[in-house]
Amino acid sequence: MDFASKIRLIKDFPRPGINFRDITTLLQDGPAFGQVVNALADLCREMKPDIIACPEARGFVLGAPLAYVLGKGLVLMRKPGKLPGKTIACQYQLEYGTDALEVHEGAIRPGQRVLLVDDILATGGTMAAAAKLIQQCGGQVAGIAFLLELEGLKGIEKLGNHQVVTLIKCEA
Ligand SMILES: O=P(O)(O)OC[C@H]1O[C@H](OP(=O)(O)OP(=O)(O)O)[C@H](O)[C@@H]1O
Ligand SMILES: Nc1ncnc2[nH]cnc12
Repeated sequence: MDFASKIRLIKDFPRPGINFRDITTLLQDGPAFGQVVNALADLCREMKPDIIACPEARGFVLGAPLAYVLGKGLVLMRKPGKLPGKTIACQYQLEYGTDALEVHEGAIRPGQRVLLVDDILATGGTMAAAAKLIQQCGGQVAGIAFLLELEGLKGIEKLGNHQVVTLIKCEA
């Protein structure tokens, strides 16, 4: 299936000059959504993760079904102030602003192999922060999975030596 054609391009959102890749059009297509999750699971199985972690909000949409298919638990990496327990946080830059991610203390056990999942790799700020946060928690990044990489933004360069798998690649 041509997954790329299912993702809508909206120019100048949320700011002039940004080519926004809207995954809602893919998610609305049941067979495409299912095939994307299964294809990511096939790419990630050999990473042998103990647990899946994903950043709010679009990361949850792929992280949850991927964790289900792989039979693993899920750790939510949330935007500030959303998690009720004691948290550990990491700040980062976005293509269009700054933000932070938090996880519950104790959500990742020392030495656990963590598979990180998100919808889009743009500048890499979100995922670099997520990987750092997992390591701060004592976890080991088993690998990183994306639905889409915007290659022109060179986000991959922020992800160091981590193993990265991506289903679709396109220019920024
Ligand atoms: O590689 P980067 O430049 O960091 O950009 C990628 C991130 O941007 C988007 O999330 P966003 O922060 O817009 O939040 P959302 O998931 O709540 O829409 C996307 O879901 C990724 O998490
Ligand atoms: N160009 C883009 N389209 C969709 N989500 C994004 N997150 C960061 N950059 C993005």
